[in-house]
Amino acid sequence: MSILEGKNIEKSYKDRTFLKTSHHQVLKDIHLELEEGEILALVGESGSGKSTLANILGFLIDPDQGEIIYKGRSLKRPLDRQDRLDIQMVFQDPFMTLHPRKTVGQSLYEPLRLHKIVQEEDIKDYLAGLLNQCGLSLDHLDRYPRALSGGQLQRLNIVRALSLKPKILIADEIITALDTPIALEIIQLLKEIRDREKISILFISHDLASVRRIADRILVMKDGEILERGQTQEIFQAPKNAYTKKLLASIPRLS
Ligand SMILES: Nc1ncnc2c1ncn2[C@@H]1O[C@H](COP(=O)(O)OP(=O)(O)OP(=O)(O)O)[C@@H](O)[C@H]1O
Repeated sequence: MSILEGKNIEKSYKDRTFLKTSHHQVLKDIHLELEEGEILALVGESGSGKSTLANILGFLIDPDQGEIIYKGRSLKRPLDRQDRLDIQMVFQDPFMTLHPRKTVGQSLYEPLRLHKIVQEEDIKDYLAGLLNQCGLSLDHLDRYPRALSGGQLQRLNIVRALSLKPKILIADEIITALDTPIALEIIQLLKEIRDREKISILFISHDLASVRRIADRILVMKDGEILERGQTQEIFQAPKNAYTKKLLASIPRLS
């Protein structure tokens, strides 16, 4: 059963130059379904529209047209509190969610208090459990983001998102800035989270080798369109689209 569905999604941006303003269509009639408990990868070269689509599905920006259906309900921004919590995003840049001048603990405690996810007296234990599951400890909470490595920051971002008990995690290029061994650890962590929490994950990456390790299904995007979709094995063993074949032929980063 699909938990999140995008129907007929279209998006254009205005390109302004000194002389004229034109429209650049970034997403063209996108249809997709994220199944309950699956890891769905969105792949394609830079500029194909992946982040725009991710931001629309994460309700950060509005599409020009189309519908997003979450658990059978068509949703529009601004979302209700619970829907907002249910769909969490993790970004390539950890500073999108971790404030550079606050300790990591402050950034993690605030939403838990605000949304009363757990009782005040239980927050520390609750976070300790999540940190432990993500290979971190309570000590990390006293530090400022600049004192942490890229891999630690991404783990903390994942902890922050998970602490809100989401049903869907949208991970936009979260391993792009990481060295290969760390990227592999993060991929492994996401798989464990999916298996344990049964949440659905939309994994956006231009790196097919990492996608092969993590995804159940793949959508291949180019120039704002989904050119091919299928089970991961199918896509890798018998790609149908010429563009997919070209992508597969490029050097896999995590091989
Ligand atoms: N806020 C914006 N205003 C104008 N154009 C934008 C905006 N955001 C994205 N674009 C343009 O939309 C197109 C798709 O960008 P998008 O970031 O969605 O692609 P992507 O596949 O995620 O690429 P990347 O992997 O490089 O982030 C690009 O041509 C980009 O320049």
